[in-house]
Amino acid sequence: MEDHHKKMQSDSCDPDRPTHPGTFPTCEAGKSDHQPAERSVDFPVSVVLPAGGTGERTGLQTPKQFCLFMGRPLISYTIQAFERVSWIQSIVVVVAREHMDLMTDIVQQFQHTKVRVVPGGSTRHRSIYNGVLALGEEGRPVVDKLKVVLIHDAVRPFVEEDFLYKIAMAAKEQGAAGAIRPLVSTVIATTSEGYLDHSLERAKYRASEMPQGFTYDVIYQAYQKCSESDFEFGTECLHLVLQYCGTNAKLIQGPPTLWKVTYKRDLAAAESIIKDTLSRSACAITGGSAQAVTLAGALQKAVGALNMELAVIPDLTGENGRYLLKDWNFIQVSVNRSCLSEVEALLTDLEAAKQALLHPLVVILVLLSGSDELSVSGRAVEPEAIMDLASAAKLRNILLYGIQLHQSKDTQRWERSVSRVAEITSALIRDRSPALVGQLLQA
Ligand SMILES: Nc1ccn([C@@H]2O[C@H](COP(=O)(O)OP(=O)(O)OP(=O)(O)O)[C@@H](O)[C@H]2O)c(=O)n1
Ligand SMILES: O=C(CO)[C@H](O)[C@H](O)COP(=O)(O)O
Repeated sequence: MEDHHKKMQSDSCDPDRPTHPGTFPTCEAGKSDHQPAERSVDFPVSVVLPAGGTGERTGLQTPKQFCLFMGRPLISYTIQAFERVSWIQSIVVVVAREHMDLMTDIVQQFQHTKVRVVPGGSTRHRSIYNGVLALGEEGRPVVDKLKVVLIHDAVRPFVEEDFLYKIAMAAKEQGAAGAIRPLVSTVIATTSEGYLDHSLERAKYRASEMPQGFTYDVIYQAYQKCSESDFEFGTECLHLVLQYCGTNAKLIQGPPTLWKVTYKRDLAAAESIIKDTLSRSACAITGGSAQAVTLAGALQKAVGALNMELAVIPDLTGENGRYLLKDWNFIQVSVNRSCLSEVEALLTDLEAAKQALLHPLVVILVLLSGSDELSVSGRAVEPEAIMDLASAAKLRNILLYGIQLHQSKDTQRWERSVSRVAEITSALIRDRSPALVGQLLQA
């Protein structure tokens, strides 16, 4: 759960980190438009997400798939990673019977559209099998309709379209495919007395990860034929299709971010990655004033050095409306004028775009003042006015912060101020601290 997490520092330019659950970064400021290449898949692809476990190893009461990250359960991030892939048709989420209502509420609240929820079983294999059976019930002949099934643990939210594509294509061709990673530690066998029996040559072995893909028939047959012992103790779908269908899975090395949230520390790491990925890009709205454009340009450079992409636009009309539909953060740059009405308009636009339903959005008002006093249509801006606006926005899951800086003719002083604005901006966007909402910080 949120309050169980400790914040972790993270490298913001690690090529193995996703830009968002579902996509991967370019690490070049200004180029991460989060648009995976268009893929063409000419066969139906469905997904089973087993989410019926209890998460015992986290030591928490709440199963890890339902733990909240910025107000949104982990399972919703995983679903989104699949739902945003245009060539994936349907997703079956398998949960314990007692969590069916909770899961249905999550689907509704976070507006998932491709999802069906079905009850799970007492082991992971039983849950997956229920999901596979549910796909088979979807109507028309199975072989035509459900050519490839992707199976992915609900607690591995950082999967990208590129990799799903590779697995789906290989599954179609080979009947089965799965993600692998190099082993981190050497695997050893122990004697019953707790001594070393033998050790495996690490270079020859790989860790089996998720996602895995199968043609429907292959995974269905494997589950039809496997034993009670497989259902009870088995941990590997690829093994079942080899043993019961003679299908040798194609193995594809995946990125390290495919790792499975298993322990409590993994929840903190997942939260850190999610925050990191939501903090990569911001959009500065200038209103077109020359001073605001100059400041936004200087900010663009300064935040670029902090690995954040900053798009500078005059307003959100026309084509620019697309910024409202993605995971952008917003900076309203205002110069000595009716800045609060500009922010109010921005908040209204954001509310209409409904992005704040998914996670808290950040809006930062950057006030450039030429004199000692800020003014709105000639009157000083009251910090209380920003606080009131921020309190109302917070109820709509929008976090509004203010930063004030003074115009200076002294170049060095000016550059120092701009770079402080960049640092504060980056920290506010990264941390999304509720405690600082409505504050007018000085740069
Ligand atoms: N009866 C089960 C057991 C597990 N899973 C799912 O299988 C995935 C991977 O399993 P694991 O990490 O072992 O999850 P848990 O069983 O919940 O964890 P633990 O073993 O710590 O209890 C998870 O998404 C989990 O919800 C499932 O659908 N049904
Ligand atoms: O990697 C996997 C399959 O290859 C599974 O995620 C893994 O087997 C799940 O197992 P467990 O429930 O023991 O964590």
